[in-house]
Amino acid sequence: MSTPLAELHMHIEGSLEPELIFALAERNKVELPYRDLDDLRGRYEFSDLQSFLDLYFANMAVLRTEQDFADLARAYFARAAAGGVGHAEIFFNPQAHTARGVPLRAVLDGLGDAVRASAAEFGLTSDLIVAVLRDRPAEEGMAMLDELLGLDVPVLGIGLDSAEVGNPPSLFEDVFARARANGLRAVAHAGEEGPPEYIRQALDVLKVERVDHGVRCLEDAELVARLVEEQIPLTVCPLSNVRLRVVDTLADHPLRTMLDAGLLVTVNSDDPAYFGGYVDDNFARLQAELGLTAEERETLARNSIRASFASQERKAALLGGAGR
Ligand SMILES: Nc1ncnc2[nH]cnc12
Ligand SMILES: [Zn+2]
Repeated sequence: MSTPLAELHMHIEGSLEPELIFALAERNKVELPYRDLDDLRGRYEFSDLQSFLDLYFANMAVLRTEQDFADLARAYFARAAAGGVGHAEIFFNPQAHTARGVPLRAVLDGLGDAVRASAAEFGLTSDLIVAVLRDRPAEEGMAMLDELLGLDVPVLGIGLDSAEVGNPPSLFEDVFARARANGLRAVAHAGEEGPPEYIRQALDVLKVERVDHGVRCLEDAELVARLVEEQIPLTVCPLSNVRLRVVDTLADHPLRTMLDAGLLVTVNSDDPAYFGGYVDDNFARLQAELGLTAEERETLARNSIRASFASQERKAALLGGAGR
């Protein structure tokens, strides 16, 4: 049996499938601007990160109650477990919900329910990473963090996402310092569309332990050497990179170059409902289009467990193939 995967870079709102969008719209009496499922599916054609984010945020309008968030996360965990995921560290975007009047408590209680249920039902362990919207003011992110810390709910880490270019990590120095002082593990999206300098800032200013995406590090040999030396995990998302035009095709993806350079690379789905598949779909396509070998898949699986924030006991269980 192959080693289970740890999925370290996925946005739970990005697992909102078209069918669930319609079901939740009906349940919550939200009027959708789409004629039907095909009309919605026809819009999953992106020219860059922003064109995706526009649809991603618009579709969140159907997420209103604790139950909605529990249903959303449960569906992801069921699908991920079926695809070989044994552990997941998932992002959620509070600001995108509280701005629409959804209480932060409802988001966290719904996600928390699903986290507990999936451990019991699927043996899939998981943790939550609160993601700060980098295209919103840092003060708003700080206020959200304060509210979250006041709720005393189990959140593992802090991340930084949304439109990258023009919104450098350095803007969020104070938010990340406060989060780290309160015990949160730090990660940030950097080097997806943004330059290598943003990866340096994520490391030096935000003091992140992992970099989400990071593919543009390859433009800077000194940075690559540092990432290799420090064994900083990079949570790469191949299908996302193709769909958001970071790379032209999967055959052109630099994943193998990164592995061969000695970078600590992992493979993840990012927003599986939008980018053509879950993490096992990413591996299947990499095998078909990049010639990814079984040995490389095994390296990537072991990397994902090593790069996770799971306990040493949990890591040992996953590496031992026990899964539970
Ligand atoms: N790939 C991505 N990059 C930045 N922000 C995101 N939010 C959801 N997916 C994202
Ligand atoms: Zn992402």
